[in-house]
Amino acid sequence: MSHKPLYKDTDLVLSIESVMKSFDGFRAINDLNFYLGEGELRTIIGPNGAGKSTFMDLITGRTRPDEGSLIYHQDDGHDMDLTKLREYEINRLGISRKFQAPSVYQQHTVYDNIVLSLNKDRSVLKSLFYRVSADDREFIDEILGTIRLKGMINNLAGSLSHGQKQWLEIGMLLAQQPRILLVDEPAAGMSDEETERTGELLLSLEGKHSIIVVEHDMEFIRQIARKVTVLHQGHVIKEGKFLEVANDPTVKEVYLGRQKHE
Ligand SMILES: Nc1ncnc2c1ncn2[C@@H]1O[C@H](COP(=O)(O)OP(=O)(O)OP(=O)(O)O)[C@@H](O)[C@H]1O
Repeated sequence: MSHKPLYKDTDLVLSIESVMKSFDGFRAINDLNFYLGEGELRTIIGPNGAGKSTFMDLITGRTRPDEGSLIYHQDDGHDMDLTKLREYEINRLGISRKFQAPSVYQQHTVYDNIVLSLNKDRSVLKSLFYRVSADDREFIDEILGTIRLKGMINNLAGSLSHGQKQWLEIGMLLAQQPRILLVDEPAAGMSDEETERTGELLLSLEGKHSIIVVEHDMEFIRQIARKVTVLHQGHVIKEGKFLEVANDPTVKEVYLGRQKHE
């Protein structure tokens, strides 16, 4: 981390400006500008190929931009240029991502899955012998309450339903105390009831973490929507409240209209 951090007084956690990214000459991200506020719950929508995954990849350092800046405003007031950092360094700064498919330790209990994810500086193997402190226990209990799996702490993760595995994985990310949480299509493959509970879970995190949710399910978006960002051809074409966005003619044309035809 060779560059000198700048001090900035801002309520933002992320400022993304003029970002470009091409793959073999194809412009996946085109002059992207995006700002995320502290504690904000933001939903991102857009048709297939709009650049949503690439956008998340750029934030986590999985993909590097060709041009533009991605600045993370740390809570101590210092700014970090994410384009200069590796994936694990970005993760250590407090930016965590949950991919679409659940990834839990199937052979371990719900409780142990959370313990194994605690933000301690040690390998997974070592943490199997980790002695859980009273503070840890309180924190784990709080997480289990948030993800509503308190009654299942001794169940093996492998035996959980798809929805429960997704919630457990969110709990595992919460155990790392992220400042920014990126969530890829959390409602995919869920029943209506599970989808609604997932929405409630994400809403309960608002204010405690800054959250970006990428989702296709419009009913789910409607449930959790605060500010909605619409991506199209790698560019933000609209931002606003759910109804503003859903009633916007351009959005209808590029997104909702297209979905209807499909
Ligand atoms: N590694 C890559 N190599 C080549 N092209 C890529 C690569 N990653 C993404 N693309 C292209 O960039 C465009 C944006 O893809 P991206 O996956 O970010 O869109 P998306 O909005 O997440 O789509 P979906 O909703 O279908 O998941 C697509 O046309 C895709 O084919």
